[in-house]
Amino acid sequence: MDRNVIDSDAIAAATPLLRVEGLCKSFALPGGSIVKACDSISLTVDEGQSLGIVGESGSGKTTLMKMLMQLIPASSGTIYFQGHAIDCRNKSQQLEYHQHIQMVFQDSTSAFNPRMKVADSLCEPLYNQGLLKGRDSVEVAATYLDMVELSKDIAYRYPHELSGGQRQRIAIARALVAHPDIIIFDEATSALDVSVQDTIARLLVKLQKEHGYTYIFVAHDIAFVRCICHKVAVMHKGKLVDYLAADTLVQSDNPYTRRLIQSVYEI
Ligand SMILES: Nc1ncnc2c1ncn2[C@@H]1O[C@H](COP(=O)(O)OP(=O)(O)OP(=O)(O)O)[C@@H](O)[C@H]1O
Repeated sequence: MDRNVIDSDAIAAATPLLRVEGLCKSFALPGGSIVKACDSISLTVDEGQSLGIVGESGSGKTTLMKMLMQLIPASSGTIYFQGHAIDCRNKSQQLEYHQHIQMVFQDSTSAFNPRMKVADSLCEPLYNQGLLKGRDSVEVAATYLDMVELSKDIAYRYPHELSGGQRQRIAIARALVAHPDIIIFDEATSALDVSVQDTIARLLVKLQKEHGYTYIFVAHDIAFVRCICHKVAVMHKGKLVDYLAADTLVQSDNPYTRRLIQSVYEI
């Protein structure tokens, strides 16, 4: 994918939507040892922009995302959303925060009820909040299917009647239905073949330009992240070892970042 699909002028203009300050997570292992999965992570995610988080397996990416989604509590440190610290003990604040953030996972197959048609799966978040009646679901589904560039006929299909790329688009559409400010993609396209990955990446960039969504991409693939993101955070053994604008990534002099880059690019 061509890097110039990203509007680099937007980089300077954004204000932080999400800020993470000194976030740590330790796990106690049987036998009494401790693993520091995340160690003093500080970063910001600007509104309408994309942050890529890369690192090899076990570097702490998933743990960081789970803390951002408030699925697990941090051992220490603070997450600020729109400048306000999120208190993990405050349930109403948590509920409010969850309305702003959605996640799309790698394996969308398990994310859908196999007995539910696409229209109902798409509208599930709205049913759950009492915001939609049954007969409106096809109309709402058609709107979001159109956003992810799928035919409205797909609303009547079941998940097993879709290709992997179509299912990932439905997963994206379902995240959009909830009107989030931030969408986290956890290796959301890595199981797809390169051309489908590229098409979905372009779609996400287009949606971001049109609707101002803020994205966080968690990925092993530094080349993908460099193409689609404005900023890149590189994690290694629980630490943030590099944090820079995507278009300066190849100039990084951090030895670990260079190793990741050299595994992809010949430079
Ligand atoms: N619940 C847990 N209990 C104990 N250790 C854990 C737990 N969750 C994660 N870890 C450890 O924390 C470290 C970071 O794991 P994490 O899953 O965040 O890495 P990752 O970068 O997402 O890896 P991958 O790319 O393979 O998903 C690893 O050493 C892992 O074994």
